[in-house]
Amino acid sequence: MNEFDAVLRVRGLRKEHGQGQGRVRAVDEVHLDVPAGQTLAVTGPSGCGKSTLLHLMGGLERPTRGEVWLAGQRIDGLSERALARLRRRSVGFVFQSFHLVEELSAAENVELPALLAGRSPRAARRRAADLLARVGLAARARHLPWQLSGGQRQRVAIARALANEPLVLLADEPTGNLDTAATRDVLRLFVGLRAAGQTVVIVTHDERVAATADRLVSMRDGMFVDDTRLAGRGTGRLDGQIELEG
Ligand SMILES: Nc1ncnc2c1ncn2[C@@H]1O[C@H](COP(=O)(O)OP(=O)(O)OP(=O)(O)O)[C@@H](O)[C@H]1O
Repeated sequence: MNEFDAVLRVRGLRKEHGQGQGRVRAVDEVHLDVPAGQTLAVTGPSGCGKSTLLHLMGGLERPTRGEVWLAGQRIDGLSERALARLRRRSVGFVFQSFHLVEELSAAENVELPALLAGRSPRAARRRAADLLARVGLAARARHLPWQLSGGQRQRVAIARALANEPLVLLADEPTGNLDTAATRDVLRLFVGLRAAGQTVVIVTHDERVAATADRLVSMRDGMFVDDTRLAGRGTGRLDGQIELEG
């Protein structure tokens, strides 16, 4: 396999935070290949380095050592400007706390990445309307984030993350702030994304989320301690309720 076979490839990745006595090795010699279309779940105890790994993979942080490749391009040495461009165009981020722009409607939040990537307002509007329909929120397009439930906000955030058809969707505890019903709605979307061939990496403590993945890696002290292929590929119940398709 060469670097073009994996959408995401990580080699000998290390990240140290802080200086001197306070120095912490958050990620320690991690190797990973995420093939196109795979949903990978990353679990492990608090502080084991999951979020740091996700940030390194999406170009939000730079490694202390090692390599990150995205679709055959080595990204860890890119300039700030090139990294920002790559994050805008090729990576979709979903965060536990949604990170929506509070002054903008659901539709405007979803339009934003396409506008920032230089697409026309008309194309951005069309794409946002399509994505909001696909996450089941067409009727909420004009609502502001505070007028939406947590689950609806996260579905807007997922639609926003998909706006530029990212090579990879990186989700950090996407259900961490959600109740059971909202978690189910968001999980349904991830199951649908997997069915649609989207490459996804999800950091999660939630077993229900991990069970929707193709593969589960567990981390401890910055390292992978377990790597499991999930034969079940999610539950039949969720598979029957796919909202996002092809
Ligand atoms: N910016 C930073 N400066 C200093 N230390 C940091 C920084 N970010 C993370 N760390 C430390 O690096 C280690 C890994 O943190 P990280 O947030 O990646 O873990 P995590 O597994 O995602 O944790 P959680 O599940 O609690 O979110 C922890 O010891 C954390 O305190």
